[in-house]
Amino acid sequence: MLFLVRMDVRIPHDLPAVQVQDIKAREKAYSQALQHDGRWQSIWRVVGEYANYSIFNVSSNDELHQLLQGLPLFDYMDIHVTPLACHPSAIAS
Ligand SMILES: O=C(O)C[C@H]1C=CC(=O)O1
Repeated sequence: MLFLVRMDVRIPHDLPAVQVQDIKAREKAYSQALQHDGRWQSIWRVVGEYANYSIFNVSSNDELHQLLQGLPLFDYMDIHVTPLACHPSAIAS
């Protein structure tokens, strides 16, 4: 199952810098592990915003929810999920 996910990062300005650095480092490692195993298919920065669009390929809504909840930045992001279906005019999937 494919999902388009938008993540808007909103880190509070009063969070200590050392804590922010730690969360970002853990987020990068977590994201790259999921990219390596194929479940986080791609990630793109939204130009001019601290936000990304990502494509996830997972086997259920529950699996995606679990992955998203495990993001070290989860408490500091607004996340919007769009489930994707095949388009009848697509020449490739
Ligand atoms: O920077 C972001 O877009 C937030 C987050 C998502 C993956 C990652 O490494 O950081």
